[in-house]
Amino acid sequence: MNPSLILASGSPRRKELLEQVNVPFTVHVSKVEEVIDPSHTPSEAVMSLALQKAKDVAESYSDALVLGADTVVVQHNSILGKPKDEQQAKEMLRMLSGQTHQVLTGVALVQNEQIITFYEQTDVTFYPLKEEEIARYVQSGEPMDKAGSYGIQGLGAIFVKEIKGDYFSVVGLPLSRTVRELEKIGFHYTM
Ligand SMILES: Cc1cn([C@H]2C[C@H](O)[C@@H](COP(=O)(O)OP(=O)(O)OP(=O)(O)O)O2)c(=O)[nH]c1=O
Repeated sequence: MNPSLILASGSPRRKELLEQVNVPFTVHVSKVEEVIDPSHTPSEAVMSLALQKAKDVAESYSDALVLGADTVVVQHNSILGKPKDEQQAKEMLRMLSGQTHQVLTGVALVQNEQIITFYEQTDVTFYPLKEEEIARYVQSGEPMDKAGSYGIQGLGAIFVKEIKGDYFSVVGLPLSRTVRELEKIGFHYTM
């Protein structure tokens, strides 16, 4: 029998993605404060944050399989998380304008003592953005809960010139890889 799967995330996107492919799960949002260890590389940072979220929730459920995830944008060696305010959202979008950045999503699967972590990296290239376009986009409110201050699945789609890698990882969860990793540890998936 499958263990019950718990998504340790408040991200509506991660929930929608698992629902899209009929993975059965429930949600328990972790209360971990997201602090990036400055000694970590971006891939270490996303896997570590994903693991902290999963472990936090796993403490309340023995035997369940808990999935945590974390997404960041990397540009010119800086890690961009969610913007603190509109000003910072504008600054991030100016940094991304006309350039290629990386989106990394780390995933952690925790069941009792068993832990698996992995990440996916996607390259995203933006068209040059006009200041006025940035201002209007920030005004829409869409950037405020998203790493790098944009949502590829929303209005932010019009900024994107090219993408190399998993689209779903940019949205918050590398879906096909996640299902494969779940199967490897004995979670049987039926479409
Ligand atoms: C780049 C990008 C990010 N995002 C989102 C995915 C994540 O929800 C968010 C990054 O924040 P995260 O800290 O990874 O996740 P979260 O705070 O939304 O949820 P939780 O910590 O409870 O799991 O940015 C998009 O929705 N679209 C995009 O194009």
